[in-house]
Amino acid sequence: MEVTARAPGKIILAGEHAVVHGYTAVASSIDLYTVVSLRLRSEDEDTVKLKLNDIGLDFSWSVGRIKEVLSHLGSPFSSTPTSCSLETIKSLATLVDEQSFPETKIGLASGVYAFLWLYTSILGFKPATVTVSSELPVGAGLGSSAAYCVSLSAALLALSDSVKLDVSQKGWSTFKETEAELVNKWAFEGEKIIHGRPSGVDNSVSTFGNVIKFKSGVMTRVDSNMPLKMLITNTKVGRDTKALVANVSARKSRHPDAMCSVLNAIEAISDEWSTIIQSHAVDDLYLSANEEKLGELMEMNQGLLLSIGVSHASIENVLQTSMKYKLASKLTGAGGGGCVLTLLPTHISGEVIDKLVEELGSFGFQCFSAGIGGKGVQISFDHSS
Ligand SMILES: Nc1ncnc2c1ncn2[C@@H]1O[C@H](COP(=O)(O)OP(=O)(O)OP(=O)(O)O)[C@@H](O)[C@H]1O
Ligand SMILES: C[C@@](O)(CCO)CC(=O)[O-]
Ligand SMILES: [Mg+2]
Repeated sequence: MEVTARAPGKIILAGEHAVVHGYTAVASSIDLYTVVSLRLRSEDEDTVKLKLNDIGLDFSWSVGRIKEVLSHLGSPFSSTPTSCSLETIKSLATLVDEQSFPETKIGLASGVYAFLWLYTSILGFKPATVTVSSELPVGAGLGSSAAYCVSLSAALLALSDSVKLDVSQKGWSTFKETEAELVNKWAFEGEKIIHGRPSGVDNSVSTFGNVIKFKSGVMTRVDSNMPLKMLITNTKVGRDTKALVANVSARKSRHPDAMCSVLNAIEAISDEWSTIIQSHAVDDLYLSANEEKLGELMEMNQGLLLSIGVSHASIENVLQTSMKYKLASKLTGAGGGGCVLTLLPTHISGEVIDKLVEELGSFGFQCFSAGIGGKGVQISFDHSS
């Protein structure tokens, strides 16, 4: 039996970083997915194989070796989501080091630790082959780590005893609410290994889809009534969410009062975002006025993100370029490079978008659009294998 799970990436419309410190963020899923396929092998095959297609790395461990390395910690197998201790991470690092992890890709190792933790905790020591591939750029602000953890958790839980699914269903199906919550909680444990201190917004929007508001670990669904179109520009400048989040925390401990004011201002922006997108446009004039307001909110949010130290020259370049076309932009996700959102008002001409894309392309940036909103994590069973 083989199961495939897919989980969407996301854009943060307002409130990244502030959300780590208990302030509100608004995020939406996008229609770009990370796909995990999981096939259990027969017991005599005795290996766990992990193929990470996007980063070009393959791993293969014997089940015996995994047991040996983890045995002094007791069985990690757990039917309830549990955090990975520092001591366990050290043992997982031994398993990864034994596979001669390339030095140039060492920043990606935490994703493999997260896999090993979720795998051994949810499925125990069953031999299997797991393949991961994604439509999302890895490490660029579109929630690749969350989509990775959500799709992994979903595939593993689908073949575990913790959830009972109707395996006879054909095509993609969604989880029931309580099962989706379990997927989300396990994915959060994976995100902790990759991010250090995730707020939980990314794994929640990837699990549940659509537009959400998130504050202090609590998700509220937002009923968006506005047609939203964003141009996404990948500056291709590499960054690491864990380091950026840690830098903001350090700045907050150096300037607690100033940072508190900035984070409060970001929260006000998130709240206004959610009010505006929930309102019903009575006519075109009303829609344009709301689009203008959202553009201004994006500019203010970006200014505040600059003030907390997470912008980058490449991001500022995208902002200035889009401003020439009177379009508002902000970074999305952790910043420091990665992706920038530009709001495309309903009545913008295709010619203007083409010119902007061409100009951004001349700097080596890559532009694309993605559908905003849509379903969260889904699974599909293949009965032929
Ligand atoms: N498709 C994938 N294959 C393997 N590892 C992945 C994949 N997607 C994400 N990862 C893991 O997630 C890490 C990137 O996570 P990071 O949080 O830094 O970026 P992001 O999630 O894309 O951006 P943001 O958190 O700002 O939305 C990688 O270093 C890797 O460990
Ligand atoms: C930077 C951050 O706020 C969003 C990353 O997409 C981190 C988090 O919320 O976990
Ligand atoms: Mg991430």
